[in-house]
Amino acid sequence: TQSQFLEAKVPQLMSNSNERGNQHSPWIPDSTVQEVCDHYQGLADEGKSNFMSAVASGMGVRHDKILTEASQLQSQVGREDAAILQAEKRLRLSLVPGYSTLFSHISRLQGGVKFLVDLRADLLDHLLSQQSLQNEAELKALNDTLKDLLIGWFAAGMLNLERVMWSSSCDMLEKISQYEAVHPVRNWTDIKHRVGPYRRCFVFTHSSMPNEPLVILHTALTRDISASIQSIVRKQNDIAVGVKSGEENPEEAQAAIFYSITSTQKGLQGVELGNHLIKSVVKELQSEFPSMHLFSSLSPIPGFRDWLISQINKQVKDEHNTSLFTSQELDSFKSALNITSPQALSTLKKVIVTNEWVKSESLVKSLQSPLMRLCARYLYVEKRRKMALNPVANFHLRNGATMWRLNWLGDTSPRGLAASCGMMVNYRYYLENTSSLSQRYIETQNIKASKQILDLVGNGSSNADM
Ligand SMILES: CC(C)(COP(=O)(O)OP(=O)(O)O)[C@@H](O)C(=O)NCCC(N)=O
Repeated sequence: TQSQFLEAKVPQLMSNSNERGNQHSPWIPDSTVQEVCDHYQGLADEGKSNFMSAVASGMGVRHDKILTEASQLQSQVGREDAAILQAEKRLRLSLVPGYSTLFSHISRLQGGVKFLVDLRADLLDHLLSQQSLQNEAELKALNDTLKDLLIGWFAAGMLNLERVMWSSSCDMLEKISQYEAVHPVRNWTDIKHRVGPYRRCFVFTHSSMPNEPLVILHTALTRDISASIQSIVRKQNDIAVGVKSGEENPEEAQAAIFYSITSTQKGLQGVELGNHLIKSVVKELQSEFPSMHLFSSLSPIPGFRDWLISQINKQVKDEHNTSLFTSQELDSFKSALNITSPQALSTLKKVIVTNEWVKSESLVKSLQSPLMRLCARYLYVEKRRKMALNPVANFHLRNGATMWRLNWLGDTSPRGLAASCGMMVNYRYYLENTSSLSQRYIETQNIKASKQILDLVGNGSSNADM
């Protein structure tokens, strides 16, 4: 079994072996460490899960040893500093699990850090997949240790900021296209446009994973803050067409619009690479365009349409509940839908699910106000464990952005209609406020929103300054 393999290979790391003295980092030959990695990579999924459980349970901290060291420390109270510091050090060492030592050894192998990134991706899948894991607490402790090590190895200072251009390697351009998770790249023309004039594509790479874009940020340079993604990813940017290939007029680059960000390594979830990348790109653009002063995302709103449908389903049973739509709105739907029957809501649901509504001008008109109101509520009011329910909102708010403008028909592609009835939102980065807003959101879940958003939500209280 996996435990027997580990007992045989690295007994000095196993918590039940008396070989696990209190020497901090027992010496393990690289060849043995490599054997452990090769063994793991040769396993099928089931074997990998068993291996991770064996590591989590067999290489964890020794609880009895921790208690012993803790009582030892207790008995030093009142003694001189040296004795207390020594006892504290022994306690600290007893809190280091064997697998932490194993991971440090693996990280020093060629390709070792990449191995650990992939191992964590497997571990996260394992934690997500099976509900009742008998040693779930130990697996979570293993994940925490691995995540903390990765956060150290992928700290902002260890990352390389690279700009991807048409002249970059085909390999990198191909990876950028394949990893794109927000607005799919259809062909080489698409990707050429996204790295062409008035566009910036930046990635972070890391020496342990050469030529691998860890996180990708696509930015459009525009005169003011964009409300529509079609103007960015579809038709040629009219300014770009006007200039000779490759030239840009800095006067036209007053705003940086982040319209797609993708983290490519599942094993680096929680390392917040996207947040670091946005900050680095802002600095990079400010030095390239000193007059640039507008920084904002143009973000999708995944999940809004599904949420709206679920709200309608709840209401269909109770026709007179006007918490969702006012009676005037329902009347205008009926005339736009050309129906008189009371099933306005179920008919409305159908045209929303099929995206049919966007073809009817009168429906588009009658839906704009209620859908914008409900979408603002979805973004600003709906929570999951106290944080914003929408993951993209949560990401930008954690970075310290302001929920700034909801855009009607910001993305009229099938994807945009299916995700959020075509709406998009700008999360605006007021550079002087981001760190304080980030801290406030993380500590108090307070969302900084503009007057437009607050008026749509109907709070009335509005930050008139924005
Ligand atoms: C939004 C992203 C980039 C945030 O990543 P990151 O900043 O590294 O945060 P985290 O994954 O460390 O919590 C990431 O969650 C992602 O790639 N999401 C899927 C694509 C998207 N933009 O929604």
